[in-house]
Amino acid sequence: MATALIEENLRPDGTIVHEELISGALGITYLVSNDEGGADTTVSSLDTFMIAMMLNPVVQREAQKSIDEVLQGERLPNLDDRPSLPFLDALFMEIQRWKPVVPGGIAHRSTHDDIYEGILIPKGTMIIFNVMAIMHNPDDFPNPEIFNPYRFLESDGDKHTLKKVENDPLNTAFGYGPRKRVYRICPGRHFATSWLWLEMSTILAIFDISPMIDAAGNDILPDLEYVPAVVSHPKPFQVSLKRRDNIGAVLAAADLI
Ligand code: HEM
Repeated sequence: MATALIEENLRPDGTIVHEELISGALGITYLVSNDEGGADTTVSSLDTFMIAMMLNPVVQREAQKSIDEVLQGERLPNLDDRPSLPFLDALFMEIQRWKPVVPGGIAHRSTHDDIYEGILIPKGTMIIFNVMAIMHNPDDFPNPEIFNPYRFLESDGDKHTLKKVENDPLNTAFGYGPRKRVYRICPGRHFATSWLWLEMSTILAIFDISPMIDAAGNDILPDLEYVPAVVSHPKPFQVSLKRRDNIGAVLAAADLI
């Protein structure tokens, strides 16, 4: 990001157009993507993915089945496969909805007087949108505590297409973007979505995800109470990743084993 911004704004005399803006953008990107001692937004989402998969083996098998159908045991997934794998997008949407990474949103300040449903919001008011309440509103998402990616899919047998939903959880997860005079939205959303999509699909292609087993033979299940913070994340948990039987040749061909 730094290289691209500097190269695009470099003058022939070696000075940089918008240098202050560029260093501000780089600074805030560094802070946002490395906050909370490394427990950052994408890591929190990946943790939620692991937890959701170990608690929902049927969903996991369905996701693996759709990946296997596209890849035919010949290669690992890449971003060109995304349109062919709507189940993975639904999984991503449900991860952001079920355990939102920024559950209390990011505070904003109104820049002018506004009227909302008859109530005056004076200029300068701090506004905090309750992401968790929006994502767990049972009118929009029935049984909101249940992890259920099918809520975002039209399914005909095992053929899935993404459903058009009124309240797309990704709009809430990443901020609401351009609205009249408001232009705040996560600038990392496309990067985060692509990165997480690739991580999720690759992990599912290679591994079976399940709970660890204790000495008495019981599943060691994760605590679903997340650590409350601006960027929320689960408490440390254990997970078992077992290489799937059918993937050895693909990994060997990719020089990964
Ligand atoms: C699942 C992953 C992520 C989620 C859920 C997320 C969510 C958010 C939210 C809700 C905001 C506040 C938007 C607002 O002002 O209302 C935000 C801001 C921001 N995000 Fe993300 N984010 C994620 C990943 C990333 C990544 C990977 C980067 C950088 C590579 C990033 C960079 C930023 C920056 C720089 C801001 C501040 C923008 C500003 O103040 O105008 N985010 N993010």
